[in-house]
Amino acid sequence: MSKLIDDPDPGIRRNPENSTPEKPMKVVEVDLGNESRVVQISRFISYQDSWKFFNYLDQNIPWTRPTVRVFGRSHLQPRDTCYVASEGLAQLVYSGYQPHAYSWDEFPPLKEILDMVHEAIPGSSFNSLLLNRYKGGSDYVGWHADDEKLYGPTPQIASLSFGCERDFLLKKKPSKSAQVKSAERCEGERPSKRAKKLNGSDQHYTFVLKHGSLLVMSGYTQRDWLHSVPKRAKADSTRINLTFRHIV
Ligand SMILES: O=C(O)CCC(=O)C(=O)O
Ligand SMILES: [Fe+2]
Repeated sequence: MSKLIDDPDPGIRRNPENSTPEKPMKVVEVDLGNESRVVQISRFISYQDSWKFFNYLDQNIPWTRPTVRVFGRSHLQPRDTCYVASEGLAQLVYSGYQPHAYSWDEFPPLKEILDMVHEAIPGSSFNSLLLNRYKGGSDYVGWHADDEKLYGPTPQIASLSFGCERDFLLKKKPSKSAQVKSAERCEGERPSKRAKKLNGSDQHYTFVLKHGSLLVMSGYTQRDWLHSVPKRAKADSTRINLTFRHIV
């Protein structure tokens, strides 16, 4: 079951310019256990500014929809993407795809957003950004962890959302020992039931990614948890997502 603590995280600084009395920021912190944490800030960027950024990004980012390889099979990535990174960093490669790294200087509003994110998260120093554009409810990102070695053992990832609201799901990775124990327990059971028990983890959370909201994953979230933005038939407009990362 979800444990939501509606208690502002003292480690996250509010931006006074955006905290209007009508629409204050709301901070929700979820302690996932074992030093994994998620913090969500609703209305991190005001409604109007968020639409300005949305329109800028929709029109000015050189979006591509690459072919990627997942489980040995090539397919079109089910969302548009772009990558921005500081110079001299290790190259990002995921699902057999190496995105071209654009410079921050080419997109001044991204630098503006980066400054706001740095100000909100004390001690953060993001140097790369993966952008996603979901053109409707059939665009998605499947279960994964951003656990590439270049992010180090405890990456902090700050994810900003603009446009259409989508669900963000988190589920615990089954631990190796749990898989072995579970396999022993399931011996003799029907294959369908067995598969469900082996793959399934009963720990999961759902966050609604609202226009202008910031979600920060920290600690061991990438090592111990998987996340996804699943297809949603009712999501009928575009969503743009920025995920800020630090390459060590
Ligand atoms: O769109 C999102 O909110 C998540 C994107 C994501 O998980 C990723 O780019 O790694
Ligand atoms: Fe991710």
